[in-house]
Amino acid sequence: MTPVLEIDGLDKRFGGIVVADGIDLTLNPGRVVGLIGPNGAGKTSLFNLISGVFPSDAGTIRLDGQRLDGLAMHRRASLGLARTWQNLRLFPSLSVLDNLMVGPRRYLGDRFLRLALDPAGVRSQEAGTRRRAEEVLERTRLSGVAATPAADLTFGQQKLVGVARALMNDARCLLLDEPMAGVEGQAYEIMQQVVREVAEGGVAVCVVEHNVAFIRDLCDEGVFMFAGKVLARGPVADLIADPRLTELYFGT
Ligand SMILES: Nc1ncnc2c1ncn2[C@@H]1O[C@H](COP(=O)(O)OP(=O)(O)OP(=O)(O)O)[C@@H](O)[C@H]1O
Repeated sequence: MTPVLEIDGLDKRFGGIVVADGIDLTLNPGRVVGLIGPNGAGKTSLFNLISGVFPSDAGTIRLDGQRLDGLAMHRRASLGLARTWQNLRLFPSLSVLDNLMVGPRRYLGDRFLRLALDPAGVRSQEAGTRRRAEEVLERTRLSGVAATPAADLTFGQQKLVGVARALMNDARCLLLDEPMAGVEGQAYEIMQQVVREVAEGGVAVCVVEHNVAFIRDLCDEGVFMFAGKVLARGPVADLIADPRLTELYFGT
């Protein structure tokens, strides 16, 4: 299987703190990989390195064979990389639909210029974005709250909006940062179904999550990180059962 995402020898340090130490990792289409490890292991930092929040010191990141490292965040996104954030970054007073339509898109000035030069083109593009948003809301079971301000949703629904925003990008690789933290009840089930369906569509998915039950139920494989290193990769049940890893996780 040709990997969607290929990371080789990724290093990053902040002063004396090593957040990535020779990380090699591949993510394959249609597979959900759970990234686990104790607080401070470097899981979110790895997502930040992949998505371009900060640059790596060494190593390469490829998406469908194309180098991502060195590119700005929006370029990585346009090549097919999508992610969610631990703090949701929603616009609380905007409707759910508008939250999806306000993407990491063009600058306002650019829009005005294009509106002046090609008004029909801009309108047709916006109609396309709306259709896409409506389709994504259906996939994430949020159509019923499309007109509701994001602030009025339950926390679980807000988390789903975070995922829906990421899905607006026609991603080849989706990184989910703690999608289940604080999520209960129906939203929990829906989140699981949505992530599974995204993977079934051929996307390579990677999930950082402390909820081990969610990782076990959802993921095809687990990757255990500690101190910026990938220590193990394999079936989640095996990682959870490994006393060496359990000790590192719980520090017991
Ligand atoms: N921008 C930064 N500047 C300095 N140190 C940073 C920065 N980003 C992360 N770190 C440090 O890198 C280490 C790894 O943090 P990271 O958030 O990646 O861990 P994590 O495995 O995601 O933890 P958690 O499960 O608690 O979210 C921590 O010691 C953190 O303080």
